[in-house]
Amino acid sequence: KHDSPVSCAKKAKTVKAQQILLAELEAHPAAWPFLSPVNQKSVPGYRKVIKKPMDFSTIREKLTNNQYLSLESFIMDVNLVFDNCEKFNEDHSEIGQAGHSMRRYFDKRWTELLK
Ligand SMILES: Cn1cc(C(=O)NCCN)ccc1=O
Repeated sequence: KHDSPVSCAKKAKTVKAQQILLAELEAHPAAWPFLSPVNQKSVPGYRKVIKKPMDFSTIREKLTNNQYLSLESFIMDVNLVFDNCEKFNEDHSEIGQAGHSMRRYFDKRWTELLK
């Protein structure tokens, strides 16, 4: 079934916004803990504690494969990265601080772009 031109253009806008947002997250200086999946063999406890691992490279793959049917599902995966980080890391640890910094940045940018 074909979208109307309006909804088609609207969808292109959100896809573009998701691509911009993800590129900015990947380029952020504090992104290093989140760029690839946590190595569950070398991080004790991670597999048991974190039920739904997520990272920026996995989000990139899903975006490339058109797996995000809505803006909300994209935002949910980004927030999952930060929620996993808060669960597993102390707030004032290096990785915990990186997670807080990245979440603040994401919240600011997606509201600027899409609200
Ligand atoms: C997000 N996160 C990352 C790591 C990690 O070690 N990343 C590799 C950095 N080179 C460990 C725990 C965790 O929650």
